[in-house]
Order: sequence, then C-alpha cells, then structure tokens
Amino acid sequence: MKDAWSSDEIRKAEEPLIAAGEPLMARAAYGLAQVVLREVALRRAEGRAGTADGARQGRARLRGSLGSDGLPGQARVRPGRVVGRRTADAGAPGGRGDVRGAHAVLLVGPGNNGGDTLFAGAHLVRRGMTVTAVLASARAHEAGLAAFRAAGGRAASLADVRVPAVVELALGADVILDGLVGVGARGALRPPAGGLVRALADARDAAADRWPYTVAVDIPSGIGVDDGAVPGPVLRADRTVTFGALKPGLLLPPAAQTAGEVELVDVGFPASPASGAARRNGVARHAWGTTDPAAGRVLRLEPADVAALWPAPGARDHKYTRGAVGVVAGTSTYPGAAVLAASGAVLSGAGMVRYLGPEVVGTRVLLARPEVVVAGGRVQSWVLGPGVPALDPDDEGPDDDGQARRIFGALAAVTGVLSEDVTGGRMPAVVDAGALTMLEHRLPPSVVLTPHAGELAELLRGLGHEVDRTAVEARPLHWARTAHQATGGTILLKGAVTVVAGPGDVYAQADAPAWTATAGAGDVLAGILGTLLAGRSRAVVEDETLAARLAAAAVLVHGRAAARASAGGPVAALEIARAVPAVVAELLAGADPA
Ligand SMILES: NC(=O)C1=CN([C@@H]2O[C@H](COP(=O)(O)OP(=O)(O)OC[C@H]3O[C@@H](n4cnc5c(N)ncnc54)[C@H](OP(=O)(O)O)[C@@H]3O)[C@@H](O)[C@H]2O)[C@H](O)CC1
Ligand SMILES: [K+]
Repeated sequence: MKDAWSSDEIRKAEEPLIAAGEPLMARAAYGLAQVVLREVALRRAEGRAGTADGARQGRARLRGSLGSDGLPGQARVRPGRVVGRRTADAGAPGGRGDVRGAHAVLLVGPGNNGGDTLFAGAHLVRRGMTVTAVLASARAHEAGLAAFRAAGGRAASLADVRVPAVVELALGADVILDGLVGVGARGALRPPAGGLVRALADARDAAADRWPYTVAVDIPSGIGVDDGAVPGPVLRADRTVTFGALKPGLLLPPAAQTAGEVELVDVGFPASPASGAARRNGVARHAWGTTDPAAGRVLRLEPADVAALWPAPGARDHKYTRGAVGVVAGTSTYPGAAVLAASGAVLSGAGMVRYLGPEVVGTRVLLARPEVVVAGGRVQSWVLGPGVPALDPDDEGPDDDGQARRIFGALAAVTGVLSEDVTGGRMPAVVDAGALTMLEHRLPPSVVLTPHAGELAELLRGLGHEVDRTAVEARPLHWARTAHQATGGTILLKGAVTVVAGPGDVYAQADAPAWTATAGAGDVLAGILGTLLAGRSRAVVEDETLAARLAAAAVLVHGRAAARASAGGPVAALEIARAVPAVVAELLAGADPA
C-alpha cells in the first residue's frame, strides 16, 4: 500500500528529528544527488552504446522506453522503490557511471527545498559535473549556497540572467533539478518563479524528446501538495525524488501526472501505519495528532493488498455463498453494455450472475455468456445502469425497455427504503451511467457511484453545485468528497488516475494504460466491482469503509487487465474482461501482474 502524508504531517514528523540533530537535509540532498548521478550516467552509457551523437540520442531513446511496458503514462506515475541512502556506483570516474562534463541546471527557491537542491548540486560538482544554479528569489538557503559555491558550482540570480537565457541554458543541459518550492508551497507559483516555470514548461512541450531529463525535488513545484491540484504553471518531471514519505499530490490527479516516476528517499522518518514495519512496531503516524482521521488518508492499493481483499472461494463455498450479482444493464438500443457488465462479473468470479432486462438483450447476454441466469431471484449485490439512458423528466415515455423501473426497484432495496422483509436485507450496489440520474434517497456508503468527470458534474449540478466537467477534472479529490458528503454513497470517479472517496481513506489508483479510455471499459469495471461487493456483501453493509477499498481493488484489477489486453496497443472492452481471470490468478499467487 502506498500511503501519502500531508504537508502538516511531514512537518510534525520532521520536528523531533530536527530537534534531535538528525541531518535530514544532508540525507535528502545525498539521496537526491545519487538518483541524479545514476540517471545521468545511465543516459550517457546509453548514448555511448548507441550510434551517432552520444548522450542526447541516448537520452531520447531511453525516455521513449519509459512507460513502454504496456502501461504508457501510468508506469511513470507509480512510485518507485525506496532508495534510502544509496551507495550506487553511479558517477564513478571513467566507468559506466562517468558523469564528468555533464551539465546540470538547478532551479532554486528561497526555502529548504532550494537548500536540498543546492547541497545536492555540491555533490554533483564534486563528481565532475558542471552545475549552474538559478536563484529565483532574492533569498536562498545560506548554508546550501555556501556549500554549493565552495564545491565550485556557479550561481546566478534570475533577476540578472532573465528567463529567456535560463530557457537556453536548460535546453543545453543534461539534467534539470526543480527545487523552487517543496512542502512549503502555497497556491500557484508566484512571479518571478511562476513566469520562469511557465516558460520552461512551454519550452519542454516544444522541444519534446530534446528536453533534458527533469527531476522534481520533493514535488514538482507549483502542485497542490495536499490536494493534487495544478493551480498554475508546473514543469512536468521525468522523475520526482521525494523525501521521507509520499505526498498526496504525488498520487492524486491531476498533479500526479506531472510527477513522472516517483522515488522515495528515506531520511529517517518513522514507518507509516500502512507499511509492514509500522504494523510490526505498532507505530501510528496519527500519534502526532495533526491528522483528522475522519478526513482520511490518501492511499494507493498495490497487488498484495488486492490479493488480501479478493473473495477467493474456499473448499466449502458454493455459488450462493460466493455471491450472486444482479445486473440491470442495457436496452434494445444499447445491448452491448449488458454483455460487457455481465462478462466483467462472470470473469471476475461471481458465484452467479443474474440478468434483468428486455428479452432481446437477455438473449444476447446468454449468447456471449451462457453462465448467466436471465431471471430474477436473490442477489448479494446489484450492478445498475450500464447502457441505460439517463432519466429525462420531460420525456414521458423514455425508451428504456422498462430498465428505469427495475433500477428504481433495486435502489429502493439498497437504500433501505423498502422493508427488509420485502428485500431480504440490505445489499451493496454499483450505480453507473443512466442509474446515476435515478437517485432519490440518501445512500449508504455500500452503494458505489461510478461516474466519469462529466457525469459527476451533472450529478453535482442536480445537488445545487455550480460545476462543470473541467472543474471536476481540475479538483477531482474535492468534488469526489463533496459528492460523497452530499449523497452518502461511495464515489468512484473514473479517470487516468481514478479517485475513490467514501467515509474513510481516499484511494488514488493509476493502474490502466491510456488505451483504456474506450467505450464499454466502464461497463466491465462495474461488473468486476459487482462481483467484489457480492463476495463480501454482508461485511460491506456493516463496515462503511469497505466499499471504497473494494472499489479501489476493482480499479486495480480492471487496470491491470486492460494493460495485459492492450500490450501497449489498442484495447477492446471485452478483451479487458477476458484478461481478468489471469490477472486475478497472478495476484492470488503473489505476483505483480503489471
Ligand atoms: N526541514 C528540514 O530540515 C527538511 C526539509 N526538506 C525540504 O524542505 C522543504 C520544505 O522547506 P520549507 O522551507 O518549509 O518550504 P519550501 O522550500 O517548500 O518553500 C517555502 C518558500 O517558498 C515560498 N513560496 C511558497 N509558496 C510559493 C508560491 N506559490 N510561489 C512562490 N514562492 C512560494 C515561501 O515564500 P512565502 O513568502 O510564501 O513565505 C517560502 O519562502 C521540503 O519540501 C523538502 O524539500 C528536506 O526534506 C530535508 C529536511
Ligand atoms: K520542488
């Protein structure tokens, strides 16, 4: 499990360590320098092994290979391994790791983030690199600047050299370190740092593969550390070297998409409660008392977490104990969604899938999946709405083949409006597509709404919020939480990074390749989640935080299945469902089906 700490929590963790004289900044700077030396050396070695003009070509080739493992874009935002205080041979003179003569440009802000960067710059100079620091503010970390200059680094004030000259300098460099602001950042970058970053970001877009390797120090400067917003200019990084713990903005969209690969340097913080070490030691990060546990942490599930959650059958299980999923999806106009949702449910291991809908659609579902029972009966979860048109209150006779009536009936059961004598007890549900327009009562968290940004905006407008799709995409965490509070349901907001917000922790999952943004993929996800909810139906109703965890698990499996079906190319939704059994098998065997 990846576990992000807010800026407030980071400060609380630092305080006692700094008071005890722990050299946090020295550790951060050393770890940062080791990563930079390694990456520069790697690119130079690639360049030497290549054909023509050395390092620059090698850099372009290697950058192209990042994310080409079937997870384009996503592999780049997944946090990397903990490097701690590395002793890698990166940068060894004359060897494969030779970095002598390579050029680094440091963007240095006024605080400790700039201090980390300057101390790291001093390490780079000592390894034979040419390093230029651009001081973006009238102030700079005094000891850091002194150490940098003493090592032989060159420092220039932005006021003297001006933005266009810095852009030129950057274009000629091998690596750029963005150390303008870290966890002390407040809001969009102000001038002159904001103007500098905007110019560099534009130059990066224009230069494409000719742009130097870019490393963000702790965070990409300008992102919202705690909410993942991108309120102004940000220089997109190839890698973020972050200190002590992940920050929410490195996991949450849209900021997570500016961070590149995230690598954690251990500066001596206690382990987080999400880690095995913390569980063993009984360390609780909330012991510092700064975090409101009700606000929830920002987490990302990993394969082992999902394996532990998956309702794998035991020897005594039969189809009813494993859970029956009731699917109300599709119309005669949109029959495909019913096939996809039912396939997602069947192939992720439901004990039974029941389909409710028009006969013509039921026949198609049976043709694709003969395991499905096209008849009503007891179920342990509902999947409501894929391929069902939105309710139009002005349209007296919507062409929905009676699906809205069936959905209203199921919703009355899951929201507890009908007597349990009638419904046989509460059960969880997935509410997707057209069913999102049919909500009349406050929902329990065991009901998971699965909108994309446009659908969430529409839902929120119906609840009195002035918001459109762009606004939701700019602040997904905020609007997902708002929708949870307003409806009571758990919100799974679909996107390149999917956010799940319920009564407890928030999950930010980045598992799927960009190819997954295709018609029908969401129907498959709804089916997978239906199976997970049915497998733990009673527990989901009793534990109000479980639906969000299972929703995040479904997103991981769906994303990994999409990556497998895609293999780096286009993917059709039904192929995602077909890839699910192998992905689940690998998860349960303890492998990482990346
Ligand atoms: N404390 C330690 O020993 C360690 C810290 N580490 C690193 O330190 C940063 C956090 O450092 P801090 O000095 O608290 O803050 P920052 O460097 O992130 O930034 C503060 C300065 O930036 C200015 N600022 C804030 N927001 C903006 C903005 N939007 N635009 C422009 N400038 C901004 C702010 O100016 P004010 O006028 O607003 O006060 C400050 O001058 C942390 O991220 C680590 O990199 C290490 O981890 C090691 C241990
Ligand atoms: K930074």
